[in-house]
Amino acid sequence: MDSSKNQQNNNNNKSSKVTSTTSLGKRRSLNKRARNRAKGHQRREDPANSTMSSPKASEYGSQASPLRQPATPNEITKVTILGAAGGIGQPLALLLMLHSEYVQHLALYDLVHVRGIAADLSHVDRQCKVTAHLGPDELTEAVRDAKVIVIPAGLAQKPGMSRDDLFGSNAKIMYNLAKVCAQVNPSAHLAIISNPVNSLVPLTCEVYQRILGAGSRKEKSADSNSALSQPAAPPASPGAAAPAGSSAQKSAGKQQQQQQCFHDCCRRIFGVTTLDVVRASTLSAKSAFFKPEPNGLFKDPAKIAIPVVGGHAGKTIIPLLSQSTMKVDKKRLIEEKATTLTLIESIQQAGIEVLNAKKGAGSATLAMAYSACRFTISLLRAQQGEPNIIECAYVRHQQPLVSDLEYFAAPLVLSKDGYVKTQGFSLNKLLPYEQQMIEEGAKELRMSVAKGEDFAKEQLSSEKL
Ligand SMILES: NC(=O)C1=CN([C@@H]2O[C@H](COP(=O)(O)OP(=O)(O)OC[C@H]3O[C@@H](n4cnc5c(N)ncnc54)[C@H](O)[C@@H]3O)[C@@H](O)[C@H]2O)C=CC1
Ligand SMILES: O=C([O-])CC(=O)C(=O)O
Repeated sequence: MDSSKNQQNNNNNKSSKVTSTTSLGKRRSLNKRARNRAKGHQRREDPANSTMSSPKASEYGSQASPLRQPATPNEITKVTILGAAGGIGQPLALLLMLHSEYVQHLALYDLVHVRGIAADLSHVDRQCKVTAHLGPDELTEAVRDAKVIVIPAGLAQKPGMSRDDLFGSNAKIMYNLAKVCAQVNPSAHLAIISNPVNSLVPLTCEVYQRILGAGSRKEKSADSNSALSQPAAPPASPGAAAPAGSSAQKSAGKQQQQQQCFHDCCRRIFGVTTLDVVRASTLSAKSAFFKPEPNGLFKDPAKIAIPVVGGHAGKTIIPLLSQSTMKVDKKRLIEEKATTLTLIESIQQAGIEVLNAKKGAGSATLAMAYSACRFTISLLRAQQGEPNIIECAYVRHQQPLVSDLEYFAAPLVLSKDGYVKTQGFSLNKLLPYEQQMIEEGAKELRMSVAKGEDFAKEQLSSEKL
């Protein structure tokens, strides 16, 4: 391992529990940039390479940008956005395109407008192919071979609505999308943005379980492109190996194998809660808990990583201020309870604040697109084998972290096969009021989970799947 990689790993180990996107492209490609710079330098000194008519690369503003990196020569990484024409989908597509060192094919799927958006985006000077996929007939092609599928499809809140009020319309949308994703490309990582996240992730896991759990039945009729005939991933645990012996042993082994297969699918299904993490950093940086800089500006939020656990709605959004990477005086968090609670509430209510300020013209889209881009790039970096990539997300856990709750947002270590484990979350390390918030949030989460699972089970049964 070269020294800059070592340095990078050291930094990762020491620093934030949650990654920061500002340094994404920069860190990964320091060496490549140095090499490119060296090549550029050689070229300038070589008179054979200088022509009067063609301007130097550095004369173009965008080419001088440190974000601009060439695509990797051997492989194309495809990312698909389902709901790409919406308030989140459009800026997200643009941000992902700016990360063409990670994304070389952007597939945009929606029921409307998507061809025009793709045409527009395809003129951005990045080495990234953009394809448009309009309507259900083009959904299979959109999701096929994608490494990450990001889903902001569905209705957004209007003032006065709760996220749960969106369930009626968005559950059906998510169900139909999840079925196709599970059938066509179950090994892709799924990043679910659509609300209510707390119910739509369990709904999706249920769909995956049924469709992939019934793999042997379905395989026969599946087309050759269906990943049902190409299992998502080899079983990750030794327990998944088929045991020899009696028929009881065999059936127990099969059950264990199915459970492992289910977990392996769910490890790739993420409810995106990055916006809560981003808001927690930013609103805390502006709060009384951190002194402003000498120039009067608030602290750099990128240096304050605060895990946000639970879920993505009201009281289930639980920022753990005591676990901030930038030291907070824990005594102050307890003694100045009113300031602490005001800060926590402002993080929980940040979505409503935006909703009301937009006066019916939509909910959070720009900060969400930024957050989804950060999360997607983290997934891709982990898929490429980069270690120590940690993000908070709402996922299903094989062993519940909190009482009997299988679904819970927590900081996760990401890998090429989905998340591997939680990182640094331990109930008994938390302040008493944080533990109490988790208990209260858990009650709401239980209901949201049941709602999503029940919906999926009913639909799947009615379709005899
Ligand atoms: N997880 C989070 O932190 C956040 C989640 N959200 C949620 O994200 C979702 C999207 O928000 P916006 O982009 O602002 O909404 P939007 O209404 O602007 O866009 C939604 C897009 O989804 C498309 N769509 C609807 N049905 C579809 C289907 N069956 N297949 C494909 N596309 C379909 C629409 O045509 C539209 O282009 C909402 O549910 C919102 O509540 C919003 C902000 C934060
Ligand atoms: O409230 C909404 O619909 C959007 C949302 O989830 C957020 O801004 O956190």
